Formats: sequence, structure tokens, C-alpha cells
Amino acid sequence: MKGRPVVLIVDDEPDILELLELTLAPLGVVCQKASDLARARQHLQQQSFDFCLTDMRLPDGDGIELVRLISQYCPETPVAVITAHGNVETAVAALKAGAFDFISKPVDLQALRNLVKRALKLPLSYPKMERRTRHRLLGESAAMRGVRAQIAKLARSQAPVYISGESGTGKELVARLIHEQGPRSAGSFVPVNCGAIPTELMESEFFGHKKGSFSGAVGDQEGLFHAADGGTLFLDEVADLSLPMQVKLLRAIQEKSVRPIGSQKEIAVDVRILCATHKDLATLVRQGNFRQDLFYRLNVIELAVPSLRQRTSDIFQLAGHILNRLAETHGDTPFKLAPDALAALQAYLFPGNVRELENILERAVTLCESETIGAKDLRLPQVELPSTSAFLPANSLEEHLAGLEKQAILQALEQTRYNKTAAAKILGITFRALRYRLKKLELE
Ligand SMILES: Nc1ncnc2c1ncn2[C@@H]1O[C@H](COP(=O)(O)OP(=O)(O)OP(=O)(O)O)[C@@H](O)[C@H]1O
Repeated sequence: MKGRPVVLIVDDEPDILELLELTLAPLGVVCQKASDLARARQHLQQQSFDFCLTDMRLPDGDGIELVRLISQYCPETPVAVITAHGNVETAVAALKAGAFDFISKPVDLQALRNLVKRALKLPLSYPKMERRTRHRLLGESAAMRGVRAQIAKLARSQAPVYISGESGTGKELVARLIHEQGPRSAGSFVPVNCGAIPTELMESEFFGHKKGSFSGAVGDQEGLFHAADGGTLFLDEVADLSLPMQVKLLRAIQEKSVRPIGSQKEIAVDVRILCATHKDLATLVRQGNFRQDLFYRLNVIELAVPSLRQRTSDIFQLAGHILNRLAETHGDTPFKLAPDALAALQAYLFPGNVRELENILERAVTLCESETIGAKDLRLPQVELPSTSAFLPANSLEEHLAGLEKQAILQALEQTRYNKTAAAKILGITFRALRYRLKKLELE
């Protein structure tokens, strides 16, 4: 049986170390204390920890160095940082470096206990988590395996994630898996389609309202933030939020509290934010249609879900899965795909991605007269590539390609926690070539 969880706390002030130890004592943990980076390193070399909490400012370095060290050498130990009040940049930098979460000063002791409880709940090792998601988010292409590995990593963090990708690629499924594999899985996963809520109802939907606060408010109503308390709020089509609503959302995320319409009181909420859109948020920010500060808070980590035409090797497995599911709902034996049908699917561009594959097969199953679906039963339309910014350069081709290159490099670096040798391997280039590109793209 596993003994009491062991926690490493790092702060240069003895009084604070004492206070942190007392605060965590009711959780039944054993605390080891270190007053600087060097001592923290020594502890980490001597034993493994279930959790680490560090102040940002240490006499011989900063907390982010410790976050990097732990991410690289003990990736299964969640580490949280204590940041100065209102220092968003540091908090975001720590999350990007792989911190589990952050808490700002003055430290709310109950919030700290909740944070640690959540970290100690982290269930499984990466490989186990990857295996679990494999049967839900299908695909054995390198791209899809990469997405699952990222999900396993991100599930172990509380950082906001921006899930990008074309329509129907599986962004909501990815968000759901990040929630389910993480320590908030006992809480609710609340998906919101930001484009589907009428502007005038938006604030009330998000933050709730008190009875009589506007005509139509016949009773008190809790908002979506409240519904996701202790869980995850998934903002789908986040690019569709109006600019005034973006301001309110940013405030709620920053303050970790909401005020229902007509109420005088702020209510603390503990919500992890995931968001997605098939639009290019960075371009919208450049055009002034999406607030830079909100983008910065939402896009702490980007997870790009590849389009289906970028991973045609997955089509066979996906089609089989969809046909089995259709057979189950109809109580029939599954339809089969004739070789010419598979070839046609593999050559098709799928502007609507996996969702479109589902629709095509559902239609084929309804219309097909034998149990084998041929190419002509698929009725594939003639399509052109979707005109998303991923295909139509908004600027010169040169700049556009540099942007794509940058995205791929950043993704590989994030995936490897900034280990350049490993990132170069993923990208199929030499370490030297990666260094050259980092310099050229001004990423160093
Ligand atoms: N890799 C996958 N394995 C199994 N099913 C998948 C996969 N990817 C997507 N799907 C299925 O495809 C459908 C569309 O997925 P989802 O709604 O998550 O896409 P989305 O990117 O959020 O779409 P939109 O941009 O339109 O909101 C869902 O039924 C989902 O279960």
C-alpha cells in the first residue's frame, strides 16, 4: 500500500515554509522543505515527490527553472508556483513551462489546499492515459498519436488550452478527453457553443442572474461558470464571442469569480477553461476582432488537431468504427467498404473532416442495397479545399510558410517540454537544423 504523499515546498522565508507546511498538514501529506533551488535539486535527486510547490523568487534562481527541471527529469510530479499578485506573465510562463497550476499572493489557504488535493488526485502515468484515450480518439497516424500524447500531458495540468483545427476534426472530443483524464473528472464538463447564444443573453448564460434583474428573469438562475465549478468549461467557437463579452470573460478568468446579473456579490468559481474554434484566432487578433489579452490567457498552450486529409491512413479505422456503430444502433450486421470505396475516401478532401465521414457513411448505409458499400454509394461531392486561413495565405506566401513552420516547431517543442534534441527528432531534422530555424524564425 502507498504511504502518505510526499510534498516538496520551496521558499526562502522560513516563516512561509512553516505556514505552508501547517496549511497542508490536514491533507495528511509529509512535507520536505527547501530554501533555495540548489537544496530543492538535492531533494529531487534523493527521492521522488507526489507534488512540489515553489515560490517564484528564490535566492539562487527562479521557480520556472525548477518547473523546467521537474518537467524534464520527473515529469510525473506535478509542480505549482506561487506568483506575485496580478503577475499574469509569470503565471502564463510557468504554465507554458509545464507547471500544473499557479496560485497568486496573498495565498488563499483553502484554495491552496484544493489545488494540492487536485494534484494528488492525478491518476495515471502518461502511457496508461494514452492507452485509455486510444479507443475513443481513434487513429494510428503519427499525427493522431501525437495528439493523444499531448492530451495525456495536458490532462495533468490546469493550464488553459486552445484547441485549433478545422470543423469536424474532433476538437470537442479532445476537450472532453482532457477533462476526463485529469483530476477534475469528478466535476462537470460543460460545453458551450459561443456562436449559438444570442448576444443579449450571453452575460446571463455565462454568469447567471437574480430574479427580477431584467424582464424575463422570473427566478434566480445559475450560469455556466457555476455549472462548471470544480470541472471544465469548454468554450466552443470562442471566436464568435462579442468584444464586450470578451472583456467580461477575461475578467472572470482573471479574478476566478463571477457576479450574476442583479447581484451585489462575487461568487468564487474554480473552473478550468478549454476553448476551440475552426477560425484562426491569431489572425482575428491581428484584425482587431479578438482581444489580444483574452487570446493570451486562453492560448497558454495550443493543441492543433490535424485535418482528416492530413492523416488519410486513419480513414480505414474510422470508417470501420462508424460502420460498427451504425450497425449497433440499427441492430444489423455492419456494412463493409468495397476497395474502390476506400480508395475514393482516401482521395477525398473532407472539408468537414470526421463529422463529414460520419454523414457520408450514414447516408451510404441508408441508400446502399447490398451489404458492401461501393464508391458510387458514397456520392462524394466535388469539393475544393476549405478557404480557411490555413490554406489561403493572409499575407505573402513566404510569411505564410514561415508561420506554418513556426507552428510545427513550437508544437514539437511543447510536446517535448522544450527538449530540442527530442523536438528535432519529431520534426525529422537535425539538431543543428532546428537551431538554425529557431534563430531564423526568432524563436530563441
Ligand atoms: N479521432 C476520432 N475518433 C473517433 N471519433 C472522432 C474522432 N474525431 C472526431 N470524431 C467524431 O467526429 C464528430 C465530430 O467531432 P467534434 O464535434 O469533436 O469535432 P469539432 O472539431 O469540435 O467540430 P466543430 O468544429 O464543428 O465544433 C464527433 O461525432 C466525434 O465523436
